[in-house]
Amino acid sequence: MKDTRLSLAWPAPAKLNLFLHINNQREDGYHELQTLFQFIEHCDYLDFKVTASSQLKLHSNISDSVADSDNLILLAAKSLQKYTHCQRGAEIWLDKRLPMGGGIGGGSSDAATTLVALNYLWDTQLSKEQLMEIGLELGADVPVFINGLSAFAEGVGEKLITVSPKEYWYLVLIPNVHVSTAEIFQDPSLTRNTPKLDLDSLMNSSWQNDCQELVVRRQPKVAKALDWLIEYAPSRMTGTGACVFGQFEQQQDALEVADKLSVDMKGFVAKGTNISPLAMRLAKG
Ligand SMILES: C[C@@](CO)(OP(=O)(O)O)[C@H](O)COP(=O)(O)OP(=O)(O)OC[C@H]1O[C@@H](n2ccc(N)nc2=O)[C@H](O)[C@@H]1O
Ligand SMILES: Nc1ncnc2c1ncn2[C@@H]1O[C@H](COP(=O)(O)OP(=O)(O)O)[C@@H](O)[C@H]1O
Repeated sequence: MKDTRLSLAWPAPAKLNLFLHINNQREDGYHELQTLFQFIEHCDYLDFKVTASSQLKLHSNISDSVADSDNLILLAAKSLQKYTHCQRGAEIWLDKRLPMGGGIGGGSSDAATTLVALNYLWDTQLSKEQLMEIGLELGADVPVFINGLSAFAEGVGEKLITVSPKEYWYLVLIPNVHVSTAEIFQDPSLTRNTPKLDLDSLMNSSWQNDCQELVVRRQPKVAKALDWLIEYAPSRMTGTGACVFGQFEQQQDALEVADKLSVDMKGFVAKGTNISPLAMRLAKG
């Protein structure tokens, strides 16, 4: 074990799906997709205190909306204990800053940060690949957050190829509506037959999100946010929504548009980054 004192400020960054193509539905109901993940410098933060007993305790500012039994942080910590037979426990503090259910992956990212941080703090010495395997059982997006590098993903999101798309500044809008990933994937009218393309062709084509049309139809608030943003910058939805993002060359340009937001629309400006803030934190120890 590394240390029993507090280990502070482990970041759990958000991601954007710069494109999201749905290619097929498998017999088990899951969808095969091709997507491009890039991290943004906008994060939840987790603090950890390793304890001698195997108990896990979470203090979070979302306990009203997510029960402990469903919280991916505790599920991740339990999976690591089970996989490694580790006898240690932890007290964990979550400072939730990322909007939930917005398609920016906050829950998956919290799970990934928990696995990476506790593997370090408990000294359980799993490889990144082993952590990614455990992470995949918690959610399709967890492995990319553990890997910590922008990636082109295939399969259900678990086959990763590292890529380095341009690191734009983004204005991300948060329509005040929760979009359920499962509901979008269950909708019969979802476009699920986009042809699979090779990586080179994808990187050089125009980028789209196959869930966007459906979500815009179902959720007027998403439609309104996108209609507004697209007047200022190339804009798309991330994941299965509800967040939409516009891309800008300069921070200042993004901030100027953010200043024009009406009071009923929340948003934030963040830089795209191909190396996750989590990977940088781990390197610091
Ligand atoms: C499609 C993406 C793109 O990033 O959407 P967002 O969740 O980020 O919006 C993700 O891969 C989502 O990953 P994640 O949110 O972890 O999904 P999971 O918890 O694994 O699955 C939620 C539900 O979505 C459906 N699902 C998910 C992934 C997938 N490739 N095919 C599916 O059909 C399944 O019905 C599943 O029960
Ligand atoms: N630590 C967590 N942070 C956020 N959501 C969590 C967490 N643990 C479990 N969840 C559940 O996961 C759902 C999806 O969360 P989130 O990852 O924020 O959305 P998305 O995948 O759309 O970006 C939430 O509505 C919540 O019920």
